[in-house]
Amino acid sequence: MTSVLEVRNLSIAFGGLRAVDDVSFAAQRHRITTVIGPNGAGKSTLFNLISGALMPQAGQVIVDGVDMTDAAPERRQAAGLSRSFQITNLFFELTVAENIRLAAQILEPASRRFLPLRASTRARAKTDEMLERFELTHRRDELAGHLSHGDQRRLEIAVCLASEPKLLLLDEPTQGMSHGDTANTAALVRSLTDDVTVLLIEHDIALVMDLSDHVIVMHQGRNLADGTPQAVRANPAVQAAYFGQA
Ligand SMILES: Nc1ncnc2c1ncn2[C@@H]1O[C@H](COP(=O)(O)OP(=O)(O)OP(=O)(O)O)[C@@H](O)[C@H]1O
Repeated sequence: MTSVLEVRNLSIAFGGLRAVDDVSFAAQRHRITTVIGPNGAGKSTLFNLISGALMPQAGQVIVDGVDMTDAAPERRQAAGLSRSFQITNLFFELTVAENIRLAAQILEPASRRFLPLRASTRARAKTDEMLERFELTHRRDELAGHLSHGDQRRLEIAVCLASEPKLLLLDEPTQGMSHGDTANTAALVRSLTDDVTVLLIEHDIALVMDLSDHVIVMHQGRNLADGTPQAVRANPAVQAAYFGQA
């Protein structure tokens, strides 16, 4: 099994607070790796370090074998990394299809990227594929801002996938969703591993246990435990630090 992401001894402190403290792990290709931990454990900061929104004070971020530690977010994207945010990150005043097509435009050869829409054949085909796969075809001409919360979160994942990334970082994709929407999103995330490697932050423990191949437990900036859902759940240190509070 090969890893698409390798994080080695990653650290960042804000003042005296070690938000991410010597964290190492690998995300295996076509698997779902989930980062869990109490509020303030350092999960979002870890995602910021991986996506390039923050630069680490120590350690390395390797994407598909290439050291991306010093790379800007755009270079990481070009290397196949895509990220969704805890707070919905769509163009609300554009339609559902337009949101996807903007992301898919990167699939066009550079010489065609700024040609009129009708010439963007790959981007248009990818948009139709994503709309169908995410069951949004009937909403394609609606403004993204008019969708339900659940549909917006789904559209956000479709936007992330439209650029055909290797590694998808999803920050709480089910946050604020109804029970039904959560179950649908879980099924969707599971289906994504045919195409991509998924790194997830998720608070819903039942979902984490059901969905993940590999779980990383963060606590006070450190990697407290790392393993299969079953192994992590049985770990006494994890039970004391995390499940005891759940
Ligand atoms: N830019 C920043 N400046 C100062 N402190 C920060 C900054 N970003 C995060 N922190 C602090 O770092 C710690 C880790 O925060 P982080 O948001 O990564 O935790 P988290 O595990 O994602 O929490 P949550 O589950 O609540 O989203 C927290 O104590 C937070 O207050």
